[in-house]
Amino acid sequence: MTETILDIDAVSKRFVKELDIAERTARLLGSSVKEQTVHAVDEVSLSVAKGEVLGLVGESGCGKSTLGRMVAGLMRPSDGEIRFRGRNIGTLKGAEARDAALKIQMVFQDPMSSLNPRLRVDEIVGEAPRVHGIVPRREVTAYVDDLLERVGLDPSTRRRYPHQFSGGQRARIGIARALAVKPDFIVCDESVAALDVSIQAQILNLFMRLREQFDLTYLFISHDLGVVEHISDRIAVMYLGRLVELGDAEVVFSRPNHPYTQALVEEIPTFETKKKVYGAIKGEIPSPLDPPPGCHFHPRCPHAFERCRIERPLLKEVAPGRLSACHLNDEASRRGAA
Ligand SMILES: Nc1ncnc2c1ncn2[C@@H]1O[C@H](COP(=O)(O)OP(=O)(O)OP(=O)(O)O)[C@@H](O)[C@H]1O
Repeated sequence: MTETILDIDAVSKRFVKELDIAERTARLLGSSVKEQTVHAVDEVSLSVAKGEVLGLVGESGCGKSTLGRMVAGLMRPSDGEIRFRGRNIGTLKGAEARDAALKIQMVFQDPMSSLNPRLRVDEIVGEAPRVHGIVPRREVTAYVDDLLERVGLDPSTRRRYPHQFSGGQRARIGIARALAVKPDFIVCDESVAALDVSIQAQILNLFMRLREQFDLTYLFISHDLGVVEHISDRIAVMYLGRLVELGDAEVVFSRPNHPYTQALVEEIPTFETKKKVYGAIKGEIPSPLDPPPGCHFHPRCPHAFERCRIERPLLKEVAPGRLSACHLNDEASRRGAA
């Protein structure tokens, strides 16, 4: 039996869009200006098993980061709950809330902006374990050196500042900082997006090695399918705030069910045989302020029919462990049964 470590249960996040200058002026002049709401995440449910790598993909603005931030406790859901080891992280208090916050860490895209430029590496990595009493004070230096080594940095660099490192090395510092509080779960939000392809591969290998060494579970967020394809056990696909497909990575890539996933994983033929290149999907992403009714993907879907324009498709099991939110599956099973 695989143990579930994280449950995302019917989680939504809505943001009220800030008014632009014209709207603020109109309001000051007495006109009524309607507040607009962005449904950044719309009733998403999924579970993550201990030790797995769940890749979360989708085009820009589909709500990946918002979901990741809620999982890491940096933002509260508008509705629904997130349970870590069975406990709703939104209702924990005191030491329990602190422990959950430490056990779920986030590694961000841009290490330069997420690392304090005025702190030395030993301070960046050693601060949280010292403050939270994770290691005794006198052992912090040795603890930091060990972590630096584990992420592939020479401990002799401990007194340097972030700007004295390359992009790849800074990514390693960000990873060491996350590891320093002994997390069980790491949300990687576009953690390798800012790096060159060869460095990306090194950092992805490092993530996989660390998973073994520290018994970690990852939610790996990326808009780049090439990045998640090889490291993920399962893939979750989001479109305009909704989860549209979930399944084993290999199956999702080789036999995508949802027309959105099919468009997403379509490869562009290249002369370079080894490298896969994924293309952009045709048609514009609709505004999240005014998403299309029914299936959000219907205006871009080559198979859309009447029902898709009216009714939201629910995420249903289409094969064991395989979920998809597409009315075509109902049509297919209806035809199969007839
Ligand atoms: N603090 C906020 N206030 C208002 N709207 C927000 C806020 N944060 C995110 N959004 C909106 O919510 C939607 C989802 O954003 P999010 O950053 O989660 O998407 P994403 O899939 O991670 O995209 P990207 O890869 O471009 O960051 C977008 O329309 C975004 O503009």
